[in-house]
Amino acid sequence: MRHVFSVLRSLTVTTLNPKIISFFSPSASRTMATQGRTYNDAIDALNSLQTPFAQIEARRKAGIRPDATSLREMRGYLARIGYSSSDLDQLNIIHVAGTKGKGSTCAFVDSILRQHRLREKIPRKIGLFTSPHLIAVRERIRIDSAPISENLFARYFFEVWDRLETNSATAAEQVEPGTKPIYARYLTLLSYHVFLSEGVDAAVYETGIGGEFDATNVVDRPVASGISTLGIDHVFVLGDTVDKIAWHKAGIMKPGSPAFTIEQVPAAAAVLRERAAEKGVDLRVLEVDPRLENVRIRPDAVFQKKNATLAVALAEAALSKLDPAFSVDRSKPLPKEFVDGLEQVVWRGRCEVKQEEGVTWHVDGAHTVDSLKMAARWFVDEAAGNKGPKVLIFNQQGRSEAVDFLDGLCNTVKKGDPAGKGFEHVIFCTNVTYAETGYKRDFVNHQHNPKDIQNMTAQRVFAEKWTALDPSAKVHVIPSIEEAINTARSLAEGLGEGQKVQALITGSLHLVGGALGILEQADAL
Ligand SMILES: Nc1ncnc2c1ncn2[C@@H]1O[C@H](COP(=O)(O)OP(=O)(O)OP(=O)(O)O)[C@@H](O)[C@H]1O
Ligand SMILES: [Mg+2]
Ligand SMILES: [Mg+2]
Repeated sequence: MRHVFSVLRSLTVTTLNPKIISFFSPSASRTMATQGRTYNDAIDALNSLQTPFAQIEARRKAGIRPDATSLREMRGYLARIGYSSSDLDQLNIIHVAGTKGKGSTCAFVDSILRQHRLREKIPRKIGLFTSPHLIAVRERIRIDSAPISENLFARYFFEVWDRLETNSATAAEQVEPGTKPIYARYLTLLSYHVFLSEGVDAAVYETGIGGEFDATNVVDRPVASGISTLGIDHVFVLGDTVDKIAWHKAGIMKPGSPAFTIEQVPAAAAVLRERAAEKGVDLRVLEVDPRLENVRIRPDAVFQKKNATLAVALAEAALSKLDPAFSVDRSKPLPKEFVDGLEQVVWRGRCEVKQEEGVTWHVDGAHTVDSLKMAARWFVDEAAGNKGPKVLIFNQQGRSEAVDFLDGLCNTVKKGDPAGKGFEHVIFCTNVTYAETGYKRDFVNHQHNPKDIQNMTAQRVFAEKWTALDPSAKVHVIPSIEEAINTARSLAEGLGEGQKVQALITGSLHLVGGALGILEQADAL
């Protein structure tokens, strides 16, 4: 491939700072700090539960996919820390699966419930469990919309840790004594412990991957289930067609609980219908809610109105159960707390615009083919009328199919420009946060091949692809998020009066979280 790069006139490659190489060494970063009990110790201990890259590869090669074992294991761990599935009923869980829009839908539901609570004191406490995190791990577990504090996180984290180590196994358990669940499952387990200990009485849960075998699927009696937009993602785990993927997501529907979805592609819709019929679940397929017409949903895009539609239905189902004074009347406008909840929601890193001298940053964590097209369209609309050069900062790590994300991104931006001009500069960086110090602790990731990051392998493939898609673009390959941002900033030098760089940062939430931390010079939390 080297010869290809030697002919790429406009390609710039910056080399990786040798100082950060130690961050990629498993032995350096996988130190367990269970003696200490601080938040940082908790994050180190949590990071030790990540499945290492080599193991993921081995499983992939052997074709091992998640199955019902993962749920038996979760129930075992739940028992080990002192709870049964029926204890989770106290949480009145609103469960959301989907390929895209899960987090946004959950944030809408949380925000509506929060407004209702402010007025009516019901629910008493609201839990929100989402993934992945943007800035810090503790963001995944929120109470009354705020990430739990570092102290609370550390305290509950080690309570779970100790219970797993010391509590004796019961005969019914499917887990080996002394073992611990992997990263995402541990966080799910922790969320149950936090919410039950803190007296949460309504909890919104986003699934991690899929639904049927997801760690969050130990709930038997959710208040309601919602399935957001289905598409293609996590192909290895869930299957390579939308009907196979829909089968997994449909696994969160439970007999006795209402289920909702929005309009889906036909193959997905058919599977959802079949699975609902099998389970005897009343699945309602929602058109965009006409009551949203005068509600300022941001961004003002169909996909977001679908998320909001789903959220309204889920919040209505939850409040109908929790608040005896609440009733739904679809012939009337939405109640004020619903409108306020939808309009005031904060869901960072999604369609966010930040201004600084010389650069307008457009930040969106899209990371599938479809959602990247949405993000590109949103960027085009936002940047319309601004004369400055368009710049893309993109990262994806560890997914070979990510190279196919680029076509839609490139073409959507070109098509959206009256002169057919695409991005002038395209910067591909790794997911390493800082040039000098490497990863922020909350972003340490053992699941990628360290060599690929060191050699910027994926970034070089992206660069090659982009040069083929748009030979006029200047393509840069850069080792860290920080340096990518500085490169975009440097492009503002010497711009004409009134011009600003129009930058789009997208491709992964990891990139977006790191970028927001850098742009705000502190934890954006
Ligand atoms: N309904 C949707 N259809 C398509 N794209 C969407 C939809 N909702 C959100 N997006 C896009 O996907 C990005 C991620 O949104 P969100 O966090 O809600 O999704 P998610 O399902 O939680 O994703 P993840 O797989 O990262 O957990 C958004 O920034 C937006 O660009
Ligand atoms: Mg996902
Ligand atoms: Mg999410």
